[in-house]
Amino acid sequence: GLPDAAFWWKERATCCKVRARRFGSQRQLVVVEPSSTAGVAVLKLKNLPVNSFSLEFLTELIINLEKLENDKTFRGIIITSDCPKAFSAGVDLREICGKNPAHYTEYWKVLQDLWLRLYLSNLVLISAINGPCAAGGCLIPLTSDYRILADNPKCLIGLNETRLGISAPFWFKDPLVNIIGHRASEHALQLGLLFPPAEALQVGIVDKVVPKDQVQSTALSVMTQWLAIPDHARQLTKNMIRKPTADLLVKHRDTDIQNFVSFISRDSIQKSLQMYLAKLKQNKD
Ligand SMILES: CCCCC/C=C/C(=O)SCCNC(=O)CCNC(=O)[C@H](O)C(C)(C)COP(=O)(O)OP(=O)(O)OC[C@H]1O[C@@H](n2cnc3c(N)ncnc32)[C@H](O)[C@@H]1OP(=O)(O)O
Repeated sequence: GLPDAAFWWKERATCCKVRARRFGSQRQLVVVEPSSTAGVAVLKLKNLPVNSFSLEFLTELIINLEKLENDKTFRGIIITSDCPKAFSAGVDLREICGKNPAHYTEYWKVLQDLWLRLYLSNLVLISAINGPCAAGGCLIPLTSDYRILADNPKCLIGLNETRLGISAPFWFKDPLVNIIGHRASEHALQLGLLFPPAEALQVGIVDKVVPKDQVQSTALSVMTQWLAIPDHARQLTKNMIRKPTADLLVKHRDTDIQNFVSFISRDSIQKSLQMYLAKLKQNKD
């Protein structure tokens, strides 16, 4: 059967704390502030320049989410970026290029942890997407309850993995299918589409598009609507809807790690990721 959720979280939390001690960074990569609305925290992603998912950043993010989840004064979180260039550039390519299988294993496990922490959160999660959001970066919006995107042509959003010569894992694909449907996902995933705001709204990958300076205030007013519902009823409903999707990862996470490590270790895959990273460095503004 599936591992008992409480036991599992306790074990993973200990791992995160050990890892956090290992990094011992002075930089604060995640900033949590109370909002003007009671019970609502604003969590700001601050891994400059583009909030790419380094192992250290993921660890800090999970620890902060866990603290909020366990703090009964909070009922909702608005997740946004404190980096002017991006909401998130997704997986930090330096974590999955030129490292060893043990590193890839650890990295993937932590990324899965983040997904589970977000997808099964009892809190209301609203993504206030105030910058570009690519591939793994969409993990946060796609596991949120509501997504608001800034109306700016630079704010592209989507799972563009195929453009890097890789494939999004099933647990990125499943929430996308749940949100935008099967046909639109087939199209978006195979072509690695990054949607500009109007198209993102039309396909349904975001729920609202507003001017950039209104993203935060809109997130707060949407949050107020969600918090008008009694927590227990909303949580039971959220769990009922999401559990089948979450169970697939809980059940298959070891196989998923093995598949990832063998795929990412291939020379051809390493080459295409290195080329993509080099191209990113050339195409600077
Ligand atoms: C089975 C395998 C499954 C694996 C699943 C993987 C999922 C992923 O998430 S793969 C990553 C996909 N991400 C992207 O395609 C986004 C790449 N980044 C961008 O498109 C842009 O950086 C931007 C739109 C987010 C911001 O553009 P701009 O303002 O022009 O800033 P720069 O491009 O100059 O970026 C600044 C700096 O950051 C480095 N960088 C950007 N993204 C990443 C990244 N994902 N990993 C590592 N480093 C990244 C970029 O190279 C620049 O570095 P410097 O040249 O050293 O300043």
